[in-house]
Amino acid sequence: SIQENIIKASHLINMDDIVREGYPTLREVAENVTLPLSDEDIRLGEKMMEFLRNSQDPVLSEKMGLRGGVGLAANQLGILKKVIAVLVPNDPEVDEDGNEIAPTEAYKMQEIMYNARIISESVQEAALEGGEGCLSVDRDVPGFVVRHARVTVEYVDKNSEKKKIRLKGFESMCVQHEIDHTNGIMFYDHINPEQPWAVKDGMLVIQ
Ligand SMILES: Cc1nc(NNC(=O)[C@H](CC2CCCC2)CN(O)CO)c(F)c(N2CCN3CCOC[C@@H]3C2)n1
Ligand code: NI
Repeated sequence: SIQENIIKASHLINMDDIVREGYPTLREVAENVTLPLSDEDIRLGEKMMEFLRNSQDPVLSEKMGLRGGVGLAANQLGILKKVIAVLVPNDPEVDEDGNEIAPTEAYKMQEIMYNARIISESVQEAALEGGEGCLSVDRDVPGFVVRHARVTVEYVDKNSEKKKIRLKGFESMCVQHEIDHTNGIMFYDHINPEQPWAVKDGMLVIQ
């Protein structure tokens, strides 16, 4: 099966494993994974997180021909399981002479989320300033991807522990993009077709 191949110790997820627009699983709703998590599902999450790390490494991403990613959903691997990985780096700090210094914490968010679902959401909306892209979409689709500014997400972590977190800002956008994938929703479904860059009343624009 696809998952058996992907979780092989020697396999590194690369762009050939990521399905593109038109592939059925991008428009299907994934199943919750069974609890307690199976070894296979834990390994799947770890492989997805490894892909994100590699995609953010200047040397490895170039070597492996990876597009940069801060999130990934199992639907994008052709696997209809509610498994997502999110890896949001901290911005490097800059010293008084303007030299970059590595942040104390490398990542602002690093989480493999099983069966993630939004249990509450702000009325206020938000969008990333430059719009969004998707590793499964080989074209630019310009426009504000209008999402909830803040969400409360319930999920199970890799230790099979139930978690509930509140998210805002960039992480909120990222997790919503991934949860959308597990429900067959693509980022451009949230772009206003008539006025893609319209700023709706009260909408936050996130840098
Ligand atoms: C914003 C951004 N989107 C990138 N790509 N798109 C993705 O991640 C898609 C998911 C994101 C699209 C918008 C919200 C979630 C993947 N999606 O399809 C999964 O469903 C980036 F790669 C990226 N960064 C900033 C941080 N940088 C650190 C160093 O390495 C390069 C990396 C580039 N920021
Ligand atoms: Ni995507």
